[in-house]
Amino acid sequence: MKFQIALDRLTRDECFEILNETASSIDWIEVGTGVIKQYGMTIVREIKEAYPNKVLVADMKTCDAGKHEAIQAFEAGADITTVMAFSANKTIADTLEVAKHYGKRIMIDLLGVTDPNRLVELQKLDVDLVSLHYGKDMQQEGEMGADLFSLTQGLTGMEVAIAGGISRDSLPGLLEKRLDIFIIGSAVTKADNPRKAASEMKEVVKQYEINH
Ligand SMILES: O=C(CO)[C@H](O)[C@H](O)COP(=O)(O)O
Repeated sequence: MKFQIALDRLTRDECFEILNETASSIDWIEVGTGVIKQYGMTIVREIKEAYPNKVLVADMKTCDAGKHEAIQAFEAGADITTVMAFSANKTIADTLEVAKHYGKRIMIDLLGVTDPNRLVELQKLDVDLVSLHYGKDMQQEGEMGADLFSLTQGLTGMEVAIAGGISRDSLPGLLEKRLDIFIIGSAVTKADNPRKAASEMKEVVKQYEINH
């Protein structure tokens, strides 16, 4: 199980401060969409240069012009770039082709997807990494529901990530869902002590893996 930190709604300096404090606890680094919109591909490049051994996810949330945006992300040093599941199949196929060329990966963001048939279609396109996503704005209306998990239940051959307001309290329940990647943002980045918050959450994952 991987712990992916999501850097959202942060300045460039704050991104580096958080990474400096949490690097030993995290597996994957996500440069959030808003951070990329603020600083462009430069910040993706800078973070990869500073943390070459971490898997770097550029949360591009691509939904069109897939080839162009995937090249942008990989040329900047991303190991994985995100593409929205509602994109045209051609967009998804193009990004997968670019990823193959670079020896990198595409994470398909399932935000807004409610039909399990879309997962079957994605599988036919050779998608092997998806993220269940309960959006930031949706979080204001309550926590993620069990229906989110039914989307990927029983699917094989795909790694599944989960994102959306995961907290120290909700993490243990999510571990039971046998997911592969836990994307955690504000519970760490907005914590009084991000180092402590990240290391506590990493420990919860570690203990779960030891005991199961
Ligand atoms: O993709 C995102 C927002 O669109 C975030 O990366 C994701 O929601 C994780 O952040 P948080 O734990 O704060 O919800």
